[in-house]
Amino acid sequence: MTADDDRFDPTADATHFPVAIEWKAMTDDTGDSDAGDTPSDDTPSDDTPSDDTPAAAAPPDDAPESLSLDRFHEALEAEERPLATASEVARRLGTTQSVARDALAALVDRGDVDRLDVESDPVVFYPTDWGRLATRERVVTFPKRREIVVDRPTQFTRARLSQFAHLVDTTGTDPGTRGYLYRIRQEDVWAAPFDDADALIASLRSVLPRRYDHLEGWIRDQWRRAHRFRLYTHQDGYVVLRAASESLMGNVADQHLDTDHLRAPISETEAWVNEDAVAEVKRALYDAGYPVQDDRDLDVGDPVDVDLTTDLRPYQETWVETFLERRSGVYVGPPGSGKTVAAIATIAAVGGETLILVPSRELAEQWREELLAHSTVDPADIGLYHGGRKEIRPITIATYQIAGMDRHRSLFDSRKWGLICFDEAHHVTAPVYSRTAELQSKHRLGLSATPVRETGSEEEIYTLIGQPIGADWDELFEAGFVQEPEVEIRYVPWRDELARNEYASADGRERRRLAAENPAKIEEIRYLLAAHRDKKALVFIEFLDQGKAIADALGVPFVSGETPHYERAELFRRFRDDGARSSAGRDGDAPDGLGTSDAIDTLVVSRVGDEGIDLPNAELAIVASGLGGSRRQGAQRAGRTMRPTGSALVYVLATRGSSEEEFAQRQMRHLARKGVRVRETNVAE
Ligand SMILES: Nc1ncnc2c1ncn2[C@@H]1O[C@H](COP(=O)(O)OP(=O)(O)OP(=O)(O)O)[C@@H](O)[C@H]1O
Repeated sequence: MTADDDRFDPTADATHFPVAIEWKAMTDDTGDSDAGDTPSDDTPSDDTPSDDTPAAAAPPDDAPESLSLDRFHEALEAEERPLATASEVARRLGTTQSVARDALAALVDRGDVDRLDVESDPVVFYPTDWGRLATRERVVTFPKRREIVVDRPTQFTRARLSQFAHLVDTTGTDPGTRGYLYRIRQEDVWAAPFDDADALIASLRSVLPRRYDHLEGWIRDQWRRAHRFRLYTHQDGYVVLRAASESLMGNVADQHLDTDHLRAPISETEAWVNEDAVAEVKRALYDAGYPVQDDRDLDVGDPVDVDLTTDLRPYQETWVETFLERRSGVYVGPPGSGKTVAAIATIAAVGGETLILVPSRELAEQWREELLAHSTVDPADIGLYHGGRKEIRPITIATYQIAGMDRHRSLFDSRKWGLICFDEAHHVTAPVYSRTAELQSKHRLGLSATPVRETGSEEEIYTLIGQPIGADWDELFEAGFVQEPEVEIRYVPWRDELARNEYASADGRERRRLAAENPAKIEEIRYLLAAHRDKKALVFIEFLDQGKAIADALGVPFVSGETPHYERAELFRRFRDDGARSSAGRDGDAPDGLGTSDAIDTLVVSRVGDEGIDLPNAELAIVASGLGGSRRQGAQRAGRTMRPTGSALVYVLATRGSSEEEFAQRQMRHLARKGVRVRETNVAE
């Protein structure tokens, strides 16, 4: 095994040995993969005796049941390693790989041995006790894959790693034994917050057990790439692209850019950029693997005099500082982690005219209230631009819908916006994107709890708005800033044979609807609400008929796209009201669900309720349907209860034996990767 071999290398450092985890759902950083996708040790390799070798024909006495823990220990001793693959055990015991694998599986079942399943590498096995005895953090590096697995990482290690690597997955539910998988992608290096490559490498070395020359070389190379092109404003006001060398200008820039982008060469390494094409220049070079440093003088418009009145939390301070250094970026954090407050701090720090774009009118109103609550802004300086209101002020809040309309183009030109803030940044619409040429000369701030877009345009968000700036979700949960939800998937049986048969003979969308509307779910919801009588609850649904049926059965209000805005706002207000608890609705004793008190405890909500509505006191979320939806939706629904108050619980109802089972698992895996605890329960028939 060479220093840079990609296999698990426990000999690298005596303190860094086996990782007590099994990467069931280990996958790439965006996709979902099923446990079944994980390559097993069936993967043929050169040193793996094949089952059709002569030895396979006559298995020796070491049949599966006869492999004792002692014999496994002997095999490890012979290997001089604390862990071994099935083929290594087979070789030491003189048996075939498949016999050894079965025997090891039996030991795993007995709890004597653990296994680590590492993508394309062979599964390794090691005695369970070794994992239990060791409590120290262990870091294992797979330098060629640029992956780092950390078992029981300290806060220090996680903070360091999050600067230049990307958390792909966590496993295990107990924070004390949880394993973390990080991957270093080129964009992580490009966006790493260091002054130079040496500082980045020093940070890397402080975490890894030893030096990895190949990995360090690759990081330096990536770092160099991200510092080869620079945009700046010439003293005469025009924009210049400067390449680090003549050949880069000749080979890279000239190949990827044309006269629409570059007006004329200024020197062998500099060119005059068409200001309308700045966004395209940045995109083209980014795609070519050369992200551009943007050091242009930015417009800030008229000064806006606003002070923050709330003390930022340390991680929020870091977000804002990083943003001010980079002048663009997306705050990525779980719902309720304080992105809006950090954005208000950013508005105050930039001190220029600000345009805030939001997905809905409700959010526009909410933003206004948050601005007033957390800053000294003069109410007269806040304009709302949506529906019938067209106020343009030093701080203007507009919806994406309006901002994307041609006839409202002037919104972008009407003031010299210094800062454009994209709330729920994954919502940025194509027409708004097409205006990015104008937006490129501004500070650009995105906010997102779920940067994953099903369309895969995550890249687009980051290129056009800016690189992600974010905290490790686990850190936020652990520090107590955001309540960690307990997510439980509850598999609900069909109510009767009839329902099951109907599902079996339906197809397409009808099938999905039947699974979603499984009537047995209503009883389950009733049960869950009764079990958590003291909690404010949101019940999410996808199909309107189901929403109505549940709302009727429970006697609670239903908020859907059909609910008029004023009524919606009023219901949300009453849900937020923490005054006297209404007992109405849950037991069906008040048909309108509103009872005599003004407060509401339970709301059934369709997609309109999914996003960004601030219901900080929601303590219980029941996702009754919507499981064909996106991962983003899953995260947002869980997110509604990830608030700093109350104990948050999320129940996801999936009809057993339907495609919902799979969807539920997929969505929840996404959350699990973010460090959220997930549990599964079968509801009795
Ligand atoms: N520094 C802070 N000090 C005190 N409270 C804070 C701070 N930052 C945020 N909060 C409070 O935490 C709650 C959530 O904050 P905020 O609305 O900024 O989160 P968010 O990440 O924008 O949520 P969402 O993604 O749902 O929009 C709010 O009630 C807010 O007032």
